[in-house]
Amino acid sequence: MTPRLSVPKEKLKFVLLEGIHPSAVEALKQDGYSNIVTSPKALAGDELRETLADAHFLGIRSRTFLTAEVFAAAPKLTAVGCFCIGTNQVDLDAAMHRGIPVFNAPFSNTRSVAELVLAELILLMRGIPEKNAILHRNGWVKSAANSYEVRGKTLGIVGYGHIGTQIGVLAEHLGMSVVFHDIEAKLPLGNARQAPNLDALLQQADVVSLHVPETPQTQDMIGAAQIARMKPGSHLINASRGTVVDIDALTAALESKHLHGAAIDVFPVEPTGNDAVFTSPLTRFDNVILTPHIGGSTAEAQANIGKEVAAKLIRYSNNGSTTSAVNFPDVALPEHAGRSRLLHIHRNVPGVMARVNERLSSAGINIAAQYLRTNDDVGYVVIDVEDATRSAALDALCQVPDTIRCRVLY
Ligand SMILES: NC(=O)c1ccc[n+]([C@@H]2O[C@H](COP(=O)([O-])OP(=O)(O)OC[C@H]3O[C@@H](n4cnc5c(N)ncnc54)[C@H](O)[C@@H]3O)[C@@H](O)[C@H]2O)c1
Ligand SMILES: O=C(O)[C@H](O)COP(=O)(O)O
Repeated sequence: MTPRLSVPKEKLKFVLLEGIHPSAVEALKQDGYSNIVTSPKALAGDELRETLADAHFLGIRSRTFLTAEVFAAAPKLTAVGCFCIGTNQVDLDAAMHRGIPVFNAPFSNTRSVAELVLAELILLMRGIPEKNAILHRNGWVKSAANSYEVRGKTLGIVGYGHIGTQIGVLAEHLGMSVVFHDIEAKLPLGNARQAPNLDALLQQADVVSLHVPETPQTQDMIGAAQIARMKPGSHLINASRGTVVDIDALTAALESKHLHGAAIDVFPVEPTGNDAVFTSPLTRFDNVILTPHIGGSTAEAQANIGKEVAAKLIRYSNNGSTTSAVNFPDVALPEHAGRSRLLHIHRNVPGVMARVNERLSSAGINIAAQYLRTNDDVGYVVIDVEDATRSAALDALCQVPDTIRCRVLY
């Protein structure tokens, strides 16, 4: 049976996991949403399925994995907000086929990551992580060996997007020379140069910093062969995704001293909460800065992300707009004051729109406005009708073959 999801605002249940900033709850409450459940942790397995059994909206960060099975157990789920940049933790295709748009915050924490990386590259080039560790063990090694200024050195940026470009600009202000590698042709900012390929970048950089998304192509992108091409004594920074670096290859390169140091913020497997245990072969190296995936975890970034993604969920819930959804036809809608708005998500097969209009017409319903966007698989049509015909219109729409979801906005 076609899910018919029409629920008054105060009954819509929002679940916000992974310690999403209170600014999200504030925004939701201000808009009249009161059924909000929060948790500081990521959830998985039965716990996640039980929590989602009656949830309409879900907010997550990078550690809650939403698979096709999870969506199958969440019949009322209407939209997902990733309160972060990465959406690799969500099966976007499965969400789309269930009529669930997924939103994220594509910019809000990028400056925070850029600042952390800048700090790390200076600390690594000066050998500070080892020196710090020695003093914490009551030792004292005052030496200029393996300690360098960053001025005049080369920074290699892999993935020249929102974060990579900011780091490039900041590093040039420190007097560094910037080279980048990206699968797209990119406008170089400042004096940065696009390397002809990844190998060319690895061979010339004193510090390599990774800023690519998690995709099948970036899986183990930096393995033994790539590390071998890096300059002896160079450094690696990864604040992108844990799957991008082969940790065993990095461990071997640190053991052989081919690399002088590394700063790693993300790991192939990360603990689900602050009470869990972290293990990694990298913990034994003094010359490795390890941070618990906090590249984007600043007060400023989290507060902004909370507001930004909550606003996207509120807009979709109140008005039906899917603007900036990462997996869905993009429909930007005007207000619908004085009318009722129906949302109809369907499989994008021939004849659906004809049947939608036929059914409404034979039920005697006048269409005041209609907006349609499709992608290869899914169509999203929004129809405004007079308030008096709302219920009949919903009945007619929900019976159209190939409907995935239909609902009326309150
Ligand atoms: N550590 C953290 O807390 C933290 C915070 C924010 C983002 N991130 C991670 O950083 C990643 C990058 O963020 P962003 O905002 O710069 O994203 P972005 O989309 O703006 O930039 C990513 C760049 O990588 C390029 N790219 C994609 N595949 C590539 C490949 N195979 N080889 C080379 N280049 C490739 C893209 O063309 C793009 O220019 C995010 O996807 C996220 O996973 C981590
Ligand atoms: O994708 C992101 O924005 C970062 O990896 C941050 O993830 P987090 O919200 O889990 O810290």
